[in-house]
Amino acid sequence: MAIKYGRPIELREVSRREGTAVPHTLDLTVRPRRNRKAEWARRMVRENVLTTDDLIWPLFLIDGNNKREQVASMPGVERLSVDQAVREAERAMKLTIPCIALFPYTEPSLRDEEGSEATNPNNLVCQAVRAIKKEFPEIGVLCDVALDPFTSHGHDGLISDGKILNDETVAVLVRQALVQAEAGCDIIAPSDMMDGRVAAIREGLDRSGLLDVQIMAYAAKYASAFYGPFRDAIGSAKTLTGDKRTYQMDSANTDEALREVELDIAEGADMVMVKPGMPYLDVVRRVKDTFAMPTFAYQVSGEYAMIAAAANNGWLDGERAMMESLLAFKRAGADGVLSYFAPKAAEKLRSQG
Ligand SMILES: NCc1[nH]cc(CCC(=O)O)c1CC(=O)O
Ligand SMILES: [Mg+2]
Repeated sequence: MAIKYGRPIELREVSRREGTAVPHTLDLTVRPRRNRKAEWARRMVRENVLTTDDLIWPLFLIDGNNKREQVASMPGVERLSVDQAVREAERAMKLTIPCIALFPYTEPSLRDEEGSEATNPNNLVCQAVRAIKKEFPEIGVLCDVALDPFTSHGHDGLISDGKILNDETVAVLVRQALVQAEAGCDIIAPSDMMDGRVAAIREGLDRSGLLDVQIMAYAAKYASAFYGPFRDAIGSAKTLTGDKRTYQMDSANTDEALREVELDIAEGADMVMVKPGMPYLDVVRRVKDTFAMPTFAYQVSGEYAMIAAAANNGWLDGERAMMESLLAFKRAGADGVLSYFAPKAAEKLRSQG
């Protein structure tokens, strides 16, 4: 008997035997609502679940001591001095969030055309990695590789005559990745979208004996308006000249995303990422189905800001919107999500038992 979506086709068009329907009821054999009639029944047929293991929590760093500074465009998100970041790492651990990601706000005086601070083994990111891994070696630490927090022009790479240089930038990114890995970073995450950077970083790590350091490639990263609040948080919003469309992807494309992901896997990526998240769930699904790799999505700053702002205005239930948005990533096939909601979502998940 031919079976399609759980019901024998032969039974489909058959209506009920004469006279079985109670008066004033529709003559329906199939009533999908039966499986939704109570919480226990909904739990029984639920296809996807979100757990704390699915969360990666991005933190913003700032120089100083005992300092926490609100990010205006991301209500509830703060820039943290290293000691405070260590406290948040502890909070992440207690919430069983497996991994945190670190992003620095670099003092303007330390920014230059070449982003030299990126390769300083004692920069803010490296200090934070050392401090966190010293106190909490059991939590995963991910570091972003790109020059934008360190360049005076806010671009992810070196510039000459208004052009972002690919190969010259890759050489600097390798050095940036190495100082981070040597500080104790567990996952190197290149977000720059230069061609060939994953292979170059893998080779650099291996040559230095850092064989176990993982690479999570921002493989399909789009030129997006949704990064606005992040650039505010790391202080590059005001200085960024032009846009990033010569290196980040065109939001009209998905075949191209598959080619980008394929290259990064071939170059040695252990995990791949799609970014932004919610507007690109179709890409997440295609990537997961095509490559069956550990696949992550970044629910970026603008996505966070939209939900947080609407919630603060009383326009939607912030907690429910948060959980629904995170579950959507699981439904699309993601193995995990980088999200500024991570601690709140983890608290919610743990309170549910
Ligand atoms: N290359 C840096 C980088 N790494 C992560 C984000 C955005 C994250 C977010 O918006 O939350 C960006 C911004 C950008 O590419 O301009
Ligand atoms: Mg690429």
